[in-house]
Amino acid sequence: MSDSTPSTSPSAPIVAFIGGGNMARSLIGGMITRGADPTRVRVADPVAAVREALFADFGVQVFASATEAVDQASVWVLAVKPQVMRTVCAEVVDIARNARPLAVSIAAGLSSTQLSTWLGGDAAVIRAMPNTPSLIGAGMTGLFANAQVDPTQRGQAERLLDAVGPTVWIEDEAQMDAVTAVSGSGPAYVFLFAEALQAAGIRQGLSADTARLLANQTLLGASRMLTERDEPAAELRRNVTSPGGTTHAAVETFEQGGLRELVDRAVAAAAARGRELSAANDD
Ligand SMILES: NC(=O)C1=CN([C@@H]2O[C@H](COP(=O)(O)OP(=O)(O)OC[C@H]3O[C@@H](n4cnc5c(N)ncnc54)[C@H](O)[C@@H]3O)[C@@H](O)[C@H]2O)C=CC1
Ligand SMILES: O=C(O)[C@@H]1CCC=N1
Repeated sequence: MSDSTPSTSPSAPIVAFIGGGNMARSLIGGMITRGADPTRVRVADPVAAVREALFADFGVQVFASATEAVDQASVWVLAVKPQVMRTVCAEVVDIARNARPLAVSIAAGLSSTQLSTWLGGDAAVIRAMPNTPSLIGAGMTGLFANAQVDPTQRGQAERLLDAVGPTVWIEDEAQMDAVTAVSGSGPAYVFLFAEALQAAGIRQGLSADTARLLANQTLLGASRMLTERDEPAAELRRNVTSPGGTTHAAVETFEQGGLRELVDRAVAAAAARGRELSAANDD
């Protein structure tokens, strides 16, 4: 490049989503909100209503088949259920062999070796485990790259997911099941707790609207304190808990009821399910 040539940042890659369901919608929504060009985002989904809604909400290019969507795209986001991933890869494997895209799989469980094999062997695969708060730019994503991924592709995946929240690289692929169990599935645990807290408030005589407001705003405030202040969760909890006070009575009830062990078992069950989803797809 001569000195007089203006320097330009590389244009964003064309990204094709295969599967336009809940998680893809969260990622696409986050990307578009943060300024991604919708004409460079292509989505395949067999369900017409899904396609129509994505086009109406975000203006992205929509297609009924994966083979159409991946045309020209150098980054493919595999966003279908683990149970159908192998079939979906078979639809595009011939194109993958020629186009050599970066495949970013968000599927729980499935290993980079399985995905690389299904895409013709030796494919560049990144496993990403995002979560649904990506929709509002508050996502959290764990990333693992196989040996075929080059530094440019690493950067592409990081920028794609960084648009919707922080990312963390995981070096040991086996840990992706733990990432899935903590942050991938994690929002559901918080929503379950919100449901329980709202219901408990109603049982204490509050209206449904008031219980919802109190519970939800409390979760927001507590989450912000966790993420914005450099204090351990246990310290923040102790600050609320006056000796012999109301919080103490509730926290004791949680402790005696085995909340910590229950959370431990729930997270272990999610991680084990990830391993099962992978094993179910071994030859
Ligand atoms: N929902 C979540 O919170 C998270 C989900 N994931 C992963 O994301 C993936 C998708 O999950 P969800 O979005 O929740 O499921 P979903 O069921 O909402 O979306 C899957 C979409 O794939 C479409 N589909 C099925 N066959 C297809 C084909 N041949 N070509 C193109 N599209 C096809 C379906 O019509 C559906 O819209 C899963 O592998 C899951 O493990 C990962 C992180 C979080
Ligand atoms: O429930 C699931 O299998 C997916 C993966 C993480 C969140 N949802």
